[in-house]
Amino acid sequence: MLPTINFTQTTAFQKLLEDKKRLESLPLKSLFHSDKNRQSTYSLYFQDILIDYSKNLIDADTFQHLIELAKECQLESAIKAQLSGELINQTEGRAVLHTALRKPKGEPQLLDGVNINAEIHQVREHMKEFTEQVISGTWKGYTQEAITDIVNIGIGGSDLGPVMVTEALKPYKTRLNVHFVSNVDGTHIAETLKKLNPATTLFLIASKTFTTQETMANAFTARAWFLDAAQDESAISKHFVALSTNKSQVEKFGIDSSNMFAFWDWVGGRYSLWSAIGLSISLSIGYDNFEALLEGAHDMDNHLAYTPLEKNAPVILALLGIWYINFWNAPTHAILPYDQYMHRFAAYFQQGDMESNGKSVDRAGNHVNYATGPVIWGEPGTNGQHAFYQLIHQGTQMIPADFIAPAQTHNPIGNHHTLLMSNFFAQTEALMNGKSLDTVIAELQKAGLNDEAIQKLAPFKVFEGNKPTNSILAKQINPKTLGALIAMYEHKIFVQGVIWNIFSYDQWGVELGKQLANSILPELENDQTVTSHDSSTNGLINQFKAWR
Ligand SMILES: O=P(O)(O)OC[C@H]1O[C@@H](O)[C@@H](O)[C@@H](O)[C@@H]1O
Repeated sequence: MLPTINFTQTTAFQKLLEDKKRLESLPLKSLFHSDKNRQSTYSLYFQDILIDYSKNLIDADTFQHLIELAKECQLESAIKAQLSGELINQTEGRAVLHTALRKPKGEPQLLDGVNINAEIHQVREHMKEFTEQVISGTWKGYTQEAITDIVNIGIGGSDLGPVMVTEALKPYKTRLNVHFVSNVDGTHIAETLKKLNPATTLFLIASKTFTTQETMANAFTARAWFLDAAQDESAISKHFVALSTNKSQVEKFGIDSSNMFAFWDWVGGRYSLWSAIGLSISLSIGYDNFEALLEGAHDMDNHLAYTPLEKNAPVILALLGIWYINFWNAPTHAILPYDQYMHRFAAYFQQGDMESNGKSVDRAGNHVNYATGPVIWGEPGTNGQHAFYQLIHQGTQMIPADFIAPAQTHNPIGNHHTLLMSNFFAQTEALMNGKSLDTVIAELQKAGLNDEAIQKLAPFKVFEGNKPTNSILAKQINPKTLGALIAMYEHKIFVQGVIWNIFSYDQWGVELGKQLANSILPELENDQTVTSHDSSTNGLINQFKAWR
């Protein structure tokens, strides 16, 4: 079981309140002036990834108190509880073992006293064989042609992870083209199918529950589109496979259980890219690269489990997040990859973080009196710089941000990567240092403006600075480093949930909308005027019916 401690009642919390007062009036850049070794003190290497957290509003005392906070909240025992397969997802009565999926063959993982490693590796073996057959062309469609295109139909955790990873690892692409359909909006599947030939297309129906409305609607549409061409139900077995925990629903849909890649209820949807849900990844980059992704994540799992908290990357990132959210009132957190391939990374962790820690009831069932998970957002640099960085630099909200970049590009064209990286380094420096009024005035004088003009313009050109950032510099984004990075963020989310005393692995908040949509659906299927809701909902429904 996870400890249930209110972190605002800890001794460390009180110390951190004092730290906040001290640091408020201490410019971040002055901390660099007074300590020439600041970067080496506040950074760490994880394999070929440098995590530099020195541009944060912390000093030695604050860092120490954040670690004390984690200890007072019994983080170490919580980490053990999760990794050892305790039923820490209490509201669903489940263990949380996505880490077990990343363990090598033979490394035991107990769940209820049973070693589940062999079962996990059986599915991985199945994924490997299947991937190899499809890529080599020995897996043939109903016209005996090889498969050219894969369509993953899934939503939420059964979509976002595979989309993000296949995009991030595009340099490793096999000959297969992988497409993703998630939205129930018919446009998504219509536009995807337009480009495809049923004879050479393979559908992966990815759904943990195999009951999700959007996924099932898209799956039936895909099935009808396929049968329209094939005219033979027996051809389905060569063109449809299921990635799911729900065998009976898979069979009901008409997919043979030999074409089913199983996973288990102890894999949360948003943590499932490591399971059979990752089949689209394996097909897209090859099984060996998929395995390297898992290996990278497994190394990060070991780092979480065996590294002292003071040197533990996900723990440190989590505590820094708590520092800004709970002591500096930062409501959001930006993830800014300077790598075009990682353009869905922030979107992926929107689900990862916000579905996990978007909670307002603690583990004892009481309403919390402190902020929990932040709004996660971001876009790749340098696009973001020309869009929303204005607000990060000069707006009124504090927006802590993670800058992520590879030292080596997969596309060494001219000086593009140097240009990109100059922006990566410049932004965090500018956010920290800002630009003082004196500097602005001096610049304007140099530009030849008169005193009156300088006085008028100067305030708008001042940058307060003191904006905290983490810089995560990887030697290269490859399957292994990406696996490690994803696992690092996953664990960060878990650590924050432990400190906030909330359940990070359920998602009851997505249910109400689903229920209501199900009750509204029949009302949309006839032409009668609707009166069963409030006047706004009735009015909107009735206008929709009149216009459709
Ligand atoms: O994989 P399935 O079961 O289709 O669920 C897809 C998604 O559904 C949502 O409502 C959430 O519960 C997500 O966590 C989940 O990833």
